[in-house]
Amino acid sequence: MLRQPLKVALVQLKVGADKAANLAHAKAKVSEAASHGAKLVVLPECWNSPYAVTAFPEYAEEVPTGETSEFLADLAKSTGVFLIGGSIPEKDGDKYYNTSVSYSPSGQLLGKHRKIHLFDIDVPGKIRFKESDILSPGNTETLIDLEGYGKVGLGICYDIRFPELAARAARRGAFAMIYPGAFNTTTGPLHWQLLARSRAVDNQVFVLVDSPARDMSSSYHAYGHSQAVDPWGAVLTEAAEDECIVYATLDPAAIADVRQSIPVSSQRRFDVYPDVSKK
Ligand SMILES: O=C(O)CCC(=O)C(=O)O
Repeated sequence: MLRQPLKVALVQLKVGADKAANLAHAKAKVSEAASHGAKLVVLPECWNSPYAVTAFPEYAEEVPTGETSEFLADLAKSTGVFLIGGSIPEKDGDKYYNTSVSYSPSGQLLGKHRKIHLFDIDVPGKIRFKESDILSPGNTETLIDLEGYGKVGLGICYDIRFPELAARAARRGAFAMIYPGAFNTTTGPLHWQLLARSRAVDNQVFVLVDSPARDMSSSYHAYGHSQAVDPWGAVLTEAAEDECIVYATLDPAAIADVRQSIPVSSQRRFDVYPDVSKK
């Protein structure tokens, strides 16, 4: 559980085609967030590369031995924050993954999450995307221990549509689910906030979702609207579409309050239906 108040920053980063420029820009923004007192900083999905399956092989690196992972480790250390490194295309042998790495304020690797549920959708006339053309799915859940604060669960974007992941993390003591994501202008307006608030209310945890800024000149129009939701389902802070950093302070009392007021965790009827968290 969350042991003390935690100031978080969601960096809604503008991402372009130049990898070195993306890294330099991320450094400036994470440093800015740290200088505003954030102790946990989140980057978006696919922030060192354009979000396009055709771009992944060119931008992919080994994780955590590649350039971007090492850059994130150094950045966490130099700024003294817990850094949830969004996600980047990973190359491992002849396979590619959509992968998130997180580092402690001393630059220690805290966790590596490979997107479990690949984003393969086809909404006729609106959006078609098929990550599985190039990517392989991850096969493991990720819980990260933020020393002094507690544990958080990690998912990447489409992973938020699968409530089992958040339920299992919460039952194993996570105080928050963090989803670097890049929803789009078709599904974003209907589902992004709904899903974030749903995972929060289902599990009485904080939910942080972090998107790249919208860029209408790129092939993929990210929704933006990075936001933090509290365990009651209230939106604590929400970005618009453009590049920005939004901040929120996560208060441990919010979890205690909602769990005491609406004690769903002790009212579950596992005698009627199975406990998915045990599977
Ligand atoms: O689920 C959606 O509608 C969007 C998911 C997505 O953009 C992703 O997984 O990258």
